[in-house]
Amino acid sequence: MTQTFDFLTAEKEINQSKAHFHVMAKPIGPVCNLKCTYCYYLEKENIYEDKKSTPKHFKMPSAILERYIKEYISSQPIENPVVQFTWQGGEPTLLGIDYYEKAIELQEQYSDGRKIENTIQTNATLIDEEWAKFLAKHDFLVGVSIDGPEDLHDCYRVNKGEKGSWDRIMKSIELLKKYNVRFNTLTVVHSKNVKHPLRVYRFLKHIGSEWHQFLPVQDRHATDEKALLKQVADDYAGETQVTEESIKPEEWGNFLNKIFDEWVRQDVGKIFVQQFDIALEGWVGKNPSACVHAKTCGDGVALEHNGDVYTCDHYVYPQFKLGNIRDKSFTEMATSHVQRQFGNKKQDSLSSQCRNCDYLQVCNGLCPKHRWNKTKDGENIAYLCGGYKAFYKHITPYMHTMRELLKLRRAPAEIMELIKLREAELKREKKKLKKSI
Ligand SMILES: C[S@@+](CC[C@H](N)C(=O)[O-])C[C@H]1O[C@@H](n2cnc3c(N)ncnc32)[C@H](O)[C@@H]1O
Ligand code: SF4
Ligand code: SF4
Ligand code: SF4
Repeated sequence: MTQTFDFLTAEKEINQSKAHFHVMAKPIGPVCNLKCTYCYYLEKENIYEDKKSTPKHFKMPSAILERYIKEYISSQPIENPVVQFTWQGGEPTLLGIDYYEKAIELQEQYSDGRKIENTIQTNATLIDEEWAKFLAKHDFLVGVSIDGPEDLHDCYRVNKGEKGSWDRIMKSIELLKKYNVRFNTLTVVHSKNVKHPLRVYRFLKHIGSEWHQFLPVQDRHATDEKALLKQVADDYAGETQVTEESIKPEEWGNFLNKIFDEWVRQDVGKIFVQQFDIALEGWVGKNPSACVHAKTCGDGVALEHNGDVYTCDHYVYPQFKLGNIRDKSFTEMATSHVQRQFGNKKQDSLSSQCRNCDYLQVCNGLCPKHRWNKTKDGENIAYLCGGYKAFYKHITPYMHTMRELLKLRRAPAEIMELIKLREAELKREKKKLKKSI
């Protein structure tokens, strides 16, 4: 019997060997025009000691750029209709518009009929009319880093002369709006703005951000002056101290709760707060889509300027390097045993406190990098655990209601009306009670 080649099965197998993973590219490495006091990435220059004194040497060469674009597109499964490129750093806009024009040409050349989308994460200090027109023309989604009103932003987001960056960013936001560029905001929650949740939230709404992402500072620095990288990963055995900009767990819980209370009464369906969206995903039984709350890690690698690939943007350490795209394919690195082990470690190393926690399905034990606190049994647990627990406890009744609405195929935004009715009813009952006394 002659055997015919089964193209359909073969294609399926080829696709199955392609992993769903994402790349965060650093086309200018850790180089930046700002010097935010809390920045976890600036010191990565120390890994590339030979280039440190010459920032332009951190520019991703065109051969690496081309290899990245070509291979990343071809590594994505066919059933992914859109291939998503994320440009980050350091400060990716330092490379200028021409660099990204070239990247777009290459994306078109290798797209193979796929839709390409670009996201750029920026401190927004260099956006001018030309940039805004370019970003609009190519429909970039722009992530703007802004920590709130001027005083709460400029305390840490400063340039090399210690001058605040807020004024310049506000001009950029106006330009993005003028040219209808899609943007969202990334707000670092640090020891100063954490005390002003509503000022921060209302400010973000006021500047027109409809998609808010809050990033809590929770960092430990090695006390050893000679450490190559001061901000340490969980495998560091030396002495450390929590940084001055880091927040306390109870402050994080309070920050989220205060914003949630306003959001759930006024803004559901209008403003997307990543923390709240993800919590709802967990409550309806989905695997949360943000890695910190997902069951496992390992789906997003970081690509440095010279082609080095690391397990994750938060694990850019020499011991977590998977290889270089000049020698290995992305698929090979992303599906390697080392990367799978890294990804599974998140679940495998959960403390028994997490395993028995009522919120495990929503929280999943948080990022392994931040599990440096000890439970009473001596197991490692996330530094911000207490804050998240307070938050999950606070939002439980609301999440249950939104889950029920979704089950009934109704919009979660209807919760706002339900709360209004309930609060009016409570007010009436209180009045009645007062009269009867
Ligand atoms: C390293 S920056 C690179 C992109 C660009 N330079 C910017 O600031 O948007 C990426 C994001 O990480 C945030 N970030 C920096 N240091 C942080 C820290 N220690 N904890 C939490 N987020 C931090 C930044 O504010 C920014 O939103
Ligand atoms: S702008 Fe971004 S990369 Fe630059 S110092 Fe600030 S957080 Fe770090
Ligand atoms: S290590 Fe942390 S940041 Fe990286 S994928 Fe895991 S949870 Fe996300
Ligand atoms: S809330 Fe705390 S105990 Fe519960 S899963 Fe998250 S980190 Fe673990």
